[in-house]
Amino acid sequence: MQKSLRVGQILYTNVLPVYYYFDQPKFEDRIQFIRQVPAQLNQAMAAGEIDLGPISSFSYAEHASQYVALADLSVSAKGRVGSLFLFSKKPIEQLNGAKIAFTNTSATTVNLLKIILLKFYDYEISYVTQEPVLEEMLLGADAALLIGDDAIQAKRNSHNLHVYDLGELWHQFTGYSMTFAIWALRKAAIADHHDLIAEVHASFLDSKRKTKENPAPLIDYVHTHFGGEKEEWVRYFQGLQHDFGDVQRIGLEYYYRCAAELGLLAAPTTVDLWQAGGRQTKTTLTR
Ligand SMILES: C=C(O[C@@H]1C=C(C(=O)O)C=C[C@H]1O)C(=O)O
Repeated sequence: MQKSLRVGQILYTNVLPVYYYFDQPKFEDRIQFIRQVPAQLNQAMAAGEIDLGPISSFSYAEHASQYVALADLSVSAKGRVGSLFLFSKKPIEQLNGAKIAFTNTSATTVNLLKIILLKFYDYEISYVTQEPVLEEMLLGADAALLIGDDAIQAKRNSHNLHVYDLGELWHQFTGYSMTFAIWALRKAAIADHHDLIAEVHASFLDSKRKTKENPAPLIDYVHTHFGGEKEEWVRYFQGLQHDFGDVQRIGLEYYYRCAAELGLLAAPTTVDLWQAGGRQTKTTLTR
């Protein structure tokens, strides 16, 4: 029997529109979910332990020769995101020379913050990477960067701190959208699972479409399970985009160029979308 397809899921609410109506029973034992924070999914995908799923867009670039991306899926925003915050003891204008604590769950956003502080503010900084616990991070640092639900929760008790939304800073400096995660597919998994990948992709797109048409059930679900104000969740999901069109691609590829310029990436890259039908072509050729 063919091995099941190993599919990742980011353990944050930001991806829920793509998973909420995912048709799990339809796939039964044909797929296996691996649920983790982005940094661990990045690692597992690079090690060949996951075949497809959302990873940090930065990590996609690091391993671009081994991956393609599923069309029209991402975690993106043009401007404010609401779950990527720099929590700082001082205003950002005073952070030159500062020590910053980075969450160990992220790849895209830590490098985005480096781009903003090094390239746009022309600062020098030092940093440490830590577990995402704000109070502990701030014990030995001037500012701390959190992402995902850790950032959402920390924001609720951050009254004495200066709080900056990374999507908003990026948009202010560049005018671009930013894409934090894309759905990577390991090229090595395509031959064995072509039709199943196409079905899984379609089910993700279907879930995205349904939550967009009627976000209320998802909003109720996250409000019940994650607390906070309902209005905040409505605003959060309105601000996030899960598409990957020209607007998202242009912003992301500019980010890749900035990262390469600073030596954070070996080279700038583009995102190659998976074209379903590849296997049929191969079969025809080998006959
Ligand atoms: C919008 C977000 O995007 C995320 C940020 C990521 C990163 O920094 O590497 C990876 C995946 C996304 O979950 C978020 O976590 O709040």
